Amino acid sequence: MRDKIVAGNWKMNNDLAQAEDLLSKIKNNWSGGGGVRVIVAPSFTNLYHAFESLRETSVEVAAQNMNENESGAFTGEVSAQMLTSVGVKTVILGHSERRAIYKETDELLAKKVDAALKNNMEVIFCCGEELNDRKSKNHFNVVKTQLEKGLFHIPTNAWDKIVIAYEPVWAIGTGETASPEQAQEMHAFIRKTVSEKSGEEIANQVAILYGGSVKPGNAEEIFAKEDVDGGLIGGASLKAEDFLSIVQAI
Ligand SMILES: O=C[C@H](O)COP(=O)(O)O
Repeated sequence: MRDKIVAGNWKMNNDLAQAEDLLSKIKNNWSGGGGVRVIVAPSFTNLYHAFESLRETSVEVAAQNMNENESGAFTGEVSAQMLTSVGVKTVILGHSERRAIYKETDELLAKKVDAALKNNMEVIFCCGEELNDRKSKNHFNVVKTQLEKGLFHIPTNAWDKIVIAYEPVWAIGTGETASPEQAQEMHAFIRKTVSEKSGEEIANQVAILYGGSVKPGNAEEIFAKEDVDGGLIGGASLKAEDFLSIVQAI
């Protein structure tokens, strides 16, 4: 039985007061259960507060990024050890905004994955094609390469720390969602690719989340697909009501 996961990626939104408000609404309106893992990923400045605020709940806290080094002269960066020291056990790596805006390469992401695993952290590894890739029918190749270069070097026994998030770039923050069939098609492809690399048992266990304009109105039909194990939610995770409605949809 695979994990069902709904993770809210707040991106660069919410100052402390706004974060407090959102966290308390989530806390007061989600009692856990249903076999769903609920995760919030605030900005670095709100991580410690989020961990403390959610301590008595089943809601988990993730970081949106981290540096691949242990410590040192890397101005503005945050290490895995720093994250774990404030209670963070999960990190999102390879988000398309990190790849596109901050030029994070597959090779760099492989190092970040290693650093996270070394610190016993779980990784939500993002992959996904741009619109041109899909139009030129190159989307499967793009996703396969991202996985091969960024993730597939890990040892077999590390797979229980991996969640994959498929996020077609053309569907992020655009209001345009991949159809449930498009999501299922790619998720099945990802699972097959993992199976070829690391075996069927691992492929059947790894949770694959969909991200890209998931809203309360479309979550249920996307989550109903066989290989979709939940969602990585951006915009809709900033309103507790919408986020929890998406959680309910699973
Ligand atoms: O990490 C989340 C994704 O980028 C999806 O964002 P979105 O739900 O605002 O499209």
